Amino acid sequence: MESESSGILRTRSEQLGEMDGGGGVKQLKSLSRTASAEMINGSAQHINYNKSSFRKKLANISPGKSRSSGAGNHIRKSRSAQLNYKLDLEDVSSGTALSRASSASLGMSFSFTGFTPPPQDILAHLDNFSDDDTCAGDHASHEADDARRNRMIIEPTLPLYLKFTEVKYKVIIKGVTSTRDKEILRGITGSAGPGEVLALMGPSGSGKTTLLSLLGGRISGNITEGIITYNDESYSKSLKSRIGFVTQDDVLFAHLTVKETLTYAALLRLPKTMTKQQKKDRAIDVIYELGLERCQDTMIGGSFVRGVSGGERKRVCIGNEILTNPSLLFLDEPTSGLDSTTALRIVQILHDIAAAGKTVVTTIHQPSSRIFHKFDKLILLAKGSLLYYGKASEAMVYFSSIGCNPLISMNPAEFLLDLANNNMIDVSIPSELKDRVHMENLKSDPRSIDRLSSKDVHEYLVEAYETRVACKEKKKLLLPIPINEDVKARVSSPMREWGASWWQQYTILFWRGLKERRYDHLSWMRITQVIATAAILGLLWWHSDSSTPKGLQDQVGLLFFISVFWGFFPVFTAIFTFPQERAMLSKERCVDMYRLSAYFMARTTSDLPLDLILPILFMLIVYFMAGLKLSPGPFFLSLVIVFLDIIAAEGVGLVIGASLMDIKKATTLASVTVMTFMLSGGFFVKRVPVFISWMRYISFNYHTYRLLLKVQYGHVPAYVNVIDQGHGVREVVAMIAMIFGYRLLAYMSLRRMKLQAAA
Ligand SMILES: Nc1ncnc2c1ncn2[C@@H]1O[C@H](COP(=O)(O)OP(=O)(O)OP(=O)(O)O)[C@@H](O)[C@H]1O
Repeated sequence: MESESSGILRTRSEQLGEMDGGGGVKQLKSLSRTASAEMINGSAQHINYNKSSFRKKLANISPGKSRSSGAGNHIRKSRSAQLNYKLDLEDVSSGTALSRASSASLGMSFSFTGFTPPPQDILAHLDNFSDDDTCAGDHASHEADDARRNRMIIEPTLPLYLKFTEVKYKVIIKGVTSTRDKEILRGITGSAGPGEVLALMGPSGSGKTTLLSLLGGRISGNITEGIITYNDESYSKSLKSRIGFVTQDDVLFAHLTVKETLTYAALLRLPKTMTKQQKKDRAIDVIYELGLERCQDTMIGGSFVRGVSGGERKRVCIGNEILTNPSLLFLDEPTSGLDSTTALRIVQILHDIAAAGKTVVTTIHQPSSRIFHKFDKLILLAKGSLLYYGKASEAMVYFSSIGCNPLISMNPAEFLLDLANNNMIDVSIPSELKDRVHMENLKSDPRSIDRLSSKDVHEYLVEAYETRVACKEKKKLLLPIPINEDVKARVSSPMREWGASWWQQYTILFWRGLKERRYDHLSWMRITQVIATAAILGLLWWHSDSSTPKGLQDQVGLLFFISVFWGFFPVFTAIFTFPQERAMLSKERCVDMYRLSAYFMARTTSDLPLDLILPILFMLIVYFMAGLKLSPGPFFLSLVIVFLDIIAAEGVGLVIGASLMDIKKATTLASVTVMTFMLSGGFFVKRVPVFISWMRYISFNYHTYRLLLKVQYGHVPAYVNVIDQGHGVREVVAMIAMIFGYRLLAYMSLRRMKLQAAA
């Protein structure tokens, strides 16, 4: 096979030589060396510095130069980059990728198995990247866009070779009475190198996501066997910055625009050596690279907010990961839920990313035949077992060699998935399998002599792979990877660097939080709710008179209600904070985007400015309508007390949310807590029993209520029947202690949760 691939290589190189008058190959080789040097020295600035000259050189030698401009140009250039990079690998015998590079550059495709993708057709489809982009724009702006797009696609990267041998994975399932092991992966072997797209295919539940997560270093714990190496080294934390992982669920902020999403990610993730402007430029480059320029100012959207389309969402997720120019990119179902044309665009993007020297591994459900042809390598899984690993273009040849052929014309992916599902309808049944089933049934059940069970088919396919291919593939993995020790050391350098300082992380996250939640806080619903409550209270307590016992009793009731109202609300808002952001937090922390402390501080303070607007509105209405002490001092003091109440109450909500990380449980616990705080506050029950009276010291209600009384009447009235001591300093100190104490507890809970997740 190796000689075959090098034969193809030579042929393609010769063709190139002919096209370019013979000098082209030499030129390409010298260029590829330049690329290699850039790749090895590839700091961000260095890459930027070399980009334009690199592009010019590519433009001069691009075999597709004579074609028309526009998106085709974009594809062509990326292919040139691919060719350039791949030829560098010629010396080191990376057959598949190299062959693809040269063939793609020449507008050709493999036809090992007789199906040839129609490149012009694909180019036509890719002419416009945006999902809704149907009208032709003016040529000049298209060329400018293309130039931006190409910036990243040719950016070299440090090469990362992924190899995995006999990967097994079991989970322990704990039942009521017993525990049992469940085997999810049963010895999977494969590899992927720079320039290659490896697709993991298989029916639902076959173990694709599990394998992808193991390869991406996202699963620890349970029972894992086998060897996974990255440039022949095992996984280390330093690889985090070299690996991009696009999860199946698009975890994005609904209220941020595409541009904001990518810009914040760039500011947080890109190295400190880059300036703020360079980081922002990189985000814009990615936007153009992924064809998102037309929707860059559109909100991402979510369940309740209309936003970008599904394809655009996926591209934003990919953009988030390619921002850092990772060497290895994992994607879980990047095309699920998309129409075939949009799915093809996404896969074309992956193809182009690989073409820039990155290693791409993706799971895929049901690819169209055109998508299938975009993959270099394929792993076909069924029930956790390997049915095929090898070149995607040779899969059909392999299955034909074991007697499985489609009886009608079929999309190869559909055929392979049918086999993985043990569905032999419209598939030829191998004679070996027939004979085996015949013999077995003859012994056990002569009535169903020729009936094939799905178990028979599965066993046959697994065994066929094991006996015919597995050994050969495992031997191939023993070959050393074609990069020198210096590059290896650079890839696995143990240095872990944050993209921004703690303070920068805090400010970026603060503004991001503020932008994301601006609509939640100042929604008309909330404003109406607060104004309506304030107006009702004002009318009920209209010009209340505290000079009579009855009037005083009424007013005290109002003050208690204010303390409860502004305690209750923030608790129930704050409990959602961390459970709702859990997915985002783990996603971003997985790639070391920021420190947990910076996130926590930003998350808990970014809500404050908006949280404090509504109480001002509330107090302005209630205070004067109810006829509370009419002077600026008491009014502003009451306002400050309400602020303290809100901030302390939020702390309680944060602790409950962070410690339970489950909204249902948190809501239940919060209602019990708030109710207990309220009842022990001294308004309803004057003589609180000793066993529960200690609660008031940790109750924000109790302290707020007392402070409001003192501000209004200068003391706690005898009527209220609580021991009155001091001028409220104790209460203020208690509130401040609660504000910090509850937050510290919340932070510790969050840390613990993270440790648990990592364990
Ligand atoms: N932690 C776990 N505990 C129990 N079962 C698990 C666990 N993780 C995975 N599984 C099971 O392992 C099998 C493979 O899961 P996996 O998510 O990898 O499949 P998949 O091929 O990605 O499926 P899909 O295409 O539907 O996403 C499934 O049957 C799943 O239920």
